[in-house]
Amino acid sequence: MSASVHLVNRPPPATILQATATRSRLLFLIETPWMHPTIPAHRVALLTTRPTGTLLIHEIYRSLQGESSYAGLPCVFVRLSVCDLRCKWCDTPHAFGQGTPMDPAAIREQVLAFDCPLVEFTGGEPLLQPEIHPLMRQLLNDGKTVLLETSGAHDLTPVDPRVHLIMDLKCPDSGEVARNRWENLPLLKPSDEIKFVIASRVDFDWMIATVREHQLAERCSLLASAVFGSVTPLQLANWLLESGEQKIRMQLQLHKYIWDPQARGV
Ligand SMILES: Nc1nc2[nH]cc(C(=O)O)c2c(=O)[nH]1
Ligand code: SF4
Ligand SMILES: [Mg+2]
Repeated sequence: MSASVHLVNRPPPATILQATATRSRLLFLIETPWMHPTIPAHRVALLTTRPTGTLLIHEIYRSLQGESSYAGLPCVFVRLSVCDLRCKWCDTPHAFGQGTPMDPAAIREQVLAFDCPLVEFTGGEPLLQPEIHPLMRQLLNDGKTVLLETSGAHDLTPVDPRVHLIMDLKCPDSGEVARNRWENLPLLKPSDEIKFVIASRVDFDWMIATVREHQLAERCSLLASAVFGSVTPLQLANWLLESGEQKIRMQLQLHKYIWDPQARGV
């Protein structure tokens, strides 16, 4: 935890007094997802500027879902600002430093106005903002199918079990393999999905070894995606066929083929 983050999030003295009973109670009161000891404070500082109760939103739009087992279906995307990771191949760095604080009620209203059964929360890293949990619950209660894209570096325990998780396991060439939170694996449901983004043959071999070591094929669905412009679809397809693995589904990011690969808001 860096000093600056600690200062910004320090609770008022009265809160500290109430919390002296046990250490765990104190942690419960003050811990927020961005207070993880390994998170560089400057990457998440923007979150501390938003008014209490609001979510920092980068964009809300409707498009075709480009990934996962829902690929091809109309979907409303709610992209939350800020990420604590810096994957070398990240395709949404524009979400790191820009965002508009929005009340959850306003986000819900905007989402419902699209009248679309499928909603995806993505980012950035959505789990850095705990206010997302009641909002996801409300949309589930509204009858929406809610998907959550997360880096896998944050605890999945608070996520409503009705949410369909699409969790990354970061491969070595992302530069963020050390942030994989392996304790999340037992929290995944059979209906959830683990995504590997493959930037090289090294990443591919790491994926195969990880799938085997953790018996991931028995846990949930598995997706392998090529970093656009680094590994060709043909290379990934050949590697998968040669590997003998039967349960890893190759996916192409549909939106990068339909629209300009650099386009935003699609
Ligand atoms: N069309 C479309 N589908 C997507 N699926 C996951 C996305 C993401 O950015 O997380 C995404 C995205 O940005 N666009
Ligand atoms: S976790 Fe996602 S948003 Fe964050 S740096 Fe990696 S790819 Fe980008
Ligand atoms: Mg994207």
